[in-house]
Amino acid sequence: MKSFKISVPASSANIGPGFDSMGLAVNLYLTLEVTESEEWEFYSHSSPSNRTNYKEHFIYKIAKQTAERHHKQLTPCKVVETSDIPLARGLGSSASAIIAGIELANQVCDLSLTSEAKLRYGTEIEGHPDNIAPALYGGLVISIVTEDEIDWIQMPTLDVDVILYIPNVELKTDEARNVLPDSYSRNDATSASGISNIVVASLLSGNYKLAGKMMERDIFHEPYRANLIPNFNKIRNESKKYGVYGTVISGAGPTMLSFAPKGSGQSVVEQMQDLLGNYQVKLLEMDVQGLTVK
Ligand SMILES: Nc1ncnc2c1ncn2[C@@H]1O[C@H](COP(=O)(O)OP(=O)(O)O)[C@@H](O)[C@H]1O
Ligand SMILES: N[C@@H](CCOP(=O)(O)O)C(=O)O
Repeated sequence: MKSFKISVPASSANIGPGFDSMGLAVNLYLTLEVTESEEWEFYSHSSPSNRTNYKEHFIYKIAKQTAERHHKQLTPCKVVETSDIPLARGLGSSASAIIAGIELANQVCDLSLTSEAKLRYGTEIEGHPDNIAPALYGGLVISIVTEDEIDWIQMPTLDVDVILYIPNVELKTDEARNVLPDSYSRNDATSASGISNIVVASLLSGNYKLAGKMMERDIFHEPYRANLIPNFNKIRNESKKYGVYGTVISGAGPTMLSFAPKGSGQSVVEQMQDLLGNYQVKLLEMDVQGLTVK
């Protein structure tokens, strides 16, 4: 086995009304450096100086499960994990870890998985494809599972600055899904899908002002989650004063995301960081590569 390095970007799902179907890859990365070894060694970013119990590690478990699907066993290796994706903040850390685990098995066991197979395995584990697809393909991806098939489409690169407001508290995705209704009235469903359609069409046509307005009109999840998100109204209202197009919950939260006119992002970051002392306010780039193996 040769040495290799797996890199997977973070992702911000939903972009407002694209609930469970839209996600944007951003330039924060989980990496695994993998080398041959006589026995398993797993060093994790959460305890960089310590060897972790690899059998209990989420990424190892995903890799093992993937290998077993193909009736193979993982051969031992040394894995050094590093990551700048914060956990449980709405930046798709679990999806990135799942894709990393699938790719680890793919490389170690020579599974020759297609990207469609990785998307399918990842989506089965995560439950929805909106983080998995951009983590795999990069960019802004719309994806949906219907009749046991996953269809996806990558949007053209957006000409916007992307700002993230990352608080120092966690919110588990499961918890933020538990507050959502089981069903929606026909009226709400019609409005919510119409709003989502306008967001996609306006992003495609470069009408970012309209996109930002409609991103903030989500009916599927934001009204139910707003109370779980620290400073939801403050971030949305104050960022607007600095000219952003629109601000939404990133994934299930508690991070929020703004799209801003290209070139204006740094000044928005500086002003908003002053207001949000204990947050990390970041200007990020869209990642366009997705999963890479070198
Ligand atoms: N690199 C990782 N290593 C181990 N576990 C991880 C890793 N990334 C994510 N996880 C698991 O996923 C959980 C976060 O997933 P989730 O609640 O869906 O939030 P998010 O995906 O928005 O970060 C973590 O608490 C942890 O259990
Ligand atoms: N569509 C999902 C996305 C969850 O993303 P995460 O980054 O919070 O895991 C949802 O909104 O529940």
